[in-house]
Amino acid sequence: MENTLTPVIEVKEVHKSFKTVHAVQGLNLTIGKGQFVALLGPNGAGKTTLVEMIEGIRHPDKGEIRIMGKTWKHHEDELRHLIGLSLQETRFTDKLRVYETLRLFASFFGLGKERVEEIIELVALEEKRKAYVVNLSGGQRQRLALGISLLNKPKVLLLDEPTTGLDPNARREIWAILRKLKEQAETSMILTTHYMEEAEQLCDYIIIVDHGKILREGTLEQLLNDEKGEKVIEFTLKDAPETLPRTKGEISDIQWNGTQGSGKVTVQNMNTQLPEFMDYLQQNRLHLQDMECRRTTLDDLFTTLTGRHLHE
Ligand SMILES: Nc1ncnc2c1ncn2[C@@H]1O[C@H](COP(=O)(O)OP(=O)(O)OP(=O)(O)O)[C@@H](O)[C@H]1O
Repeated sequence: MENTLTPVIEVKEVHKSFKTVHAVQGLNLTIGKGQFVALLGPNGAGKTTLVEMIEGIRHPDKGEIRIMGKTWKHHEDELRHLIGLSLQETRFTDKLRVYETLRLFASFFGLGKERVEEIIELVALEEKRKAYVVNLSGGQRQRLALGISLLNKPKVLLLDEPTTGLDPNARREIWAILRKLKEQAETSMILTTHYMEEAEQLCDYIIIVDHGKILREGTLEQLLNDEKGEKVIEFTLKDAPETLPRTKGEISDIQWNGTQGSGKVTVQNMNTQLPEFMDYLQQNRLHLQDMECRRTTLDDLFTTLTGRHLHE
């Protein structure tokens, strides 16, 4: 990743294998101060393994990881203070109240009540400050987890699927907190996610990984511009057949789902290819039920690159 900012996280030629699985295969990335980076990839792509190596839980078989120039081998204590972690399934003591939980964690860092109050406000838990943790909703628990990870103003925040399992509202509340953090531009973040929208909404830089390798990376704009102005035609057919007849000419690749009766065609030139597509339908006596033309999205790019959908 090209970067003119002072590097905060540097991953150089990192490999990690588990028995027969080469989970991370020579990965390189550099993240600057205040940058928010999304790691997008299907199940088993190697995202968690990479994040766990950056957070010092696992060690690379080969390669090097530096955080603000420091390595886990030589500077473990310092790095623990630079990093904030908010894991997918954070467990708290259910018998403590929200503010008690935060004060407990704050005491580990030698922080006082003032910082706890700032965090309660940041993660919008003012109304729940006296609630027992056991009575919080999934979204509130996740906000509390995020609050704990932000207590010591970490320079690096590592979030492994922070909104998985949350409803859309709870997810947006987490996004709002992360946007506030981004405005402060003090923390660099790596976030793994299965939600394309989460990457689009929060991150300056997106890295698509699969089979332990980077397939594509860039800003959202760069990734989509790389597609050279391609457009997508999505359509459904009346009396949909299981398979479609072969195409000729400029319409070369229709992705057809016979079970759902829906298809997708990627076109470079709408002016010539759309009429050709309509001819193809007519010649084969196929009747449209619905049709939509749109710009390619990150979702289309992801499917083209990995051959899979994010949730597979
Ligand atoms: N402790 C382990 N022992 C053996 N294999 C492992 C271990 N941890 C991960 N793997 C394998 O390494 C590969 C990468 O897994 P990883 O959990 O990093 O992927 P991921 O992209 O985070 O997936 P998900 O989105 O499902 O969390 C997978 O094939 C996984 O089965």
